[in-house]
Amino acid sequence: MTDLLALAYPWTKALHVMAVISWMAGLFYLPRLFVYHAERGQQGPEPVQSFRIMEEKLLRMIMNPAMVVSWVAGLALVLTPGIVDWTMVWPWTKAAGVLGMTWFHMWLAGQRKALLAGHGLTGRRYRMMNELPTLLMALIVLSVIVKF
Ligand code: HEM
Repeated sequence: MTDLLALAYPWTKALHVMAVISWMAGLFYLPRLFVYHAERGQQGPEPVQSFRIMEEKLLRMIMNPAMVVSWVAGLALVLTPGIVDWTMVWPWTKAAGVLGMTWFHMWLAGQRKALLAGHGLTGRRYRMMNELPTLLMALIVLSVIVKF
C-alpha cells in the first residue's frame, strides 16, 4: 500500500492541487455572492431567486465535491512515506489552516440556509468574513512551500 502511494505521489499531488484550486475559488466567491444577496436582495424577488440558485449550485456542484477530493488526496499525501515529518512545525500549521478552511466551508453552508430563511447577516459582515480564507490560504501555502 505505501509502495503504491509512493508511486502515485506526483499524481496524487497534482489531483490535490487541482481540487484545492476549485475549492478555494468557491470559498472566495460564495461570500461575495452573499454580499450582493444581502445588499441587493431587497430590490425584489427576482434577484433573490437568482442569488439562491447561484449559491446552491456553487456549493453543491463545485465546493462540496472539491472539498472531498482535497481531503482524500491530502490524506493520501499524509500517508505517503517520507512526505510529512510531524517533528517539524509546518504539518501542524498546515493542519490548523485546513481545519479553519473546513470550518469556514461549513459556516458558509449554514449562512446559505440562513439567507434562504431570510435571516442572513449584513453585507458588511460577509465582506469582513471574506478576509478569513485569504489569511488561511497564506498560512497553508507558506506551510507547504517554505516548510519551516
Ligand atoms: C483538505 C485537507 C488537506 C490535507 C490533508 C492536505 C495535505 C497536504 C500534504 C500532506 C501535502 C504534501 C506536501 C509535500 O508534498 O511536501 C500537500 C500539498 C499541497 N497542499 Fe494540501 N492539504 C489539504 C488542503 C489544502 C488546501 C486547502 C490548500 C490550499 C489553500 C492546500 C495546498 C497545497 C499545495 C499548494 C500543495 C503542494 C505543495 C508542493 O508543491 O509541494 N492543501 N497537502
